[in-house]
Amino acid sequence: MRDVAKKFFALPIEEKEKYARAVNESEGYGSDRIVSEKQVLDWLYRLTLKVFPEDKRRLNLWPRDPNDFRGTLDEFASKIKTVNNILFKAMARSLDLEENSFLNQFGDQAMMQARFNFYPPCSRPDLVFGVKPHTDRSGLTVLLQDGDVEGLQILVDSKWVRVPAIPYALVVNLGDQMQIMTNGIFKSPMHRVITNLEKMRISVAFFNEPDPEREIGAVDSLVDEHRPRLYRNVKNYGAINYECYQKGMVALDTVRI
Ligand SMILES: O=C(O)CCC(=O)C(=O)O
Ligand SMILES: [Fe+2]
Repeated sequence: MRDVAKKFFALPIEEKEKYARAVNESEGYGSDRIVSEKQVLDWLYRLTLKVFPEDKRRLNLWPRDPNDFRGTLDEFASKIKTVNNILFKAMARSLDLEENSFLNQFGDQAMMQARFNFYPPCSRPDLVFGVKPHTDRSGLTVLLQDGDVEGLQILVDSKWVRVPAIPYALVVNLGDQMQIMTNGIFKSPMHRVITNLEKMRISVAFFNEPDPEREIGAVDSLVDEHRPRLYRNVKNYGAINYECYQKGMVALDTVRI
């Protein structure tokens, strides 16, 4: 997977532009969609592709070059889906819930987006982030980091802690929608990516989200008089999270009761 990502980003600009993101869309190749005049751009290029539901794939945006890109993504994403389902069931059991409590909220039209991130070397790493501090919009993010260049940091007790690059490891990160569904028991951690003076970095993130048309909310048995409902039920939370991110707001605060 890393290999095809690297080959894609190494293509000439004209070739990558064939898959360019349209102005008001999030899928395709390019940099951030602009939603605010005050927006500070992240130091990266990304290719975003919807992988599931399968019938929503926009294959015209899936690179043909390298020629094993599509097959590799399809196979890797299917395996990630299997891992997700195991994790969702395990997380439900760990809270003494029926094992499909989260999966049912994701629905059979659950969405998975693959995001290929390419961070070029940056001459002023003190001035710009690869990705600004944020929490993920997803339920669960599975991240294949660069095999040797670090950059990801997580906020733990008000300190930024580096996430080591481990060649064959996947990083699993909970997103905001899981925090909503667990009524705040599982936390969606703040994280950021710093830039690097000399080295480029590549990562591939798989964002797993409930069907945006479905309303999600805290699992009933996680709400009681000791633990009142923290967040209102929401639909299409991904859009709320993106707008807030670009405006420097904390998305979960906007849906807090
Ligand atoms: O590149 C990384 O390691 C993480 C990227 C990330 O946090 C994101 O795309 O949401
Ligand atoms: Fe993230």
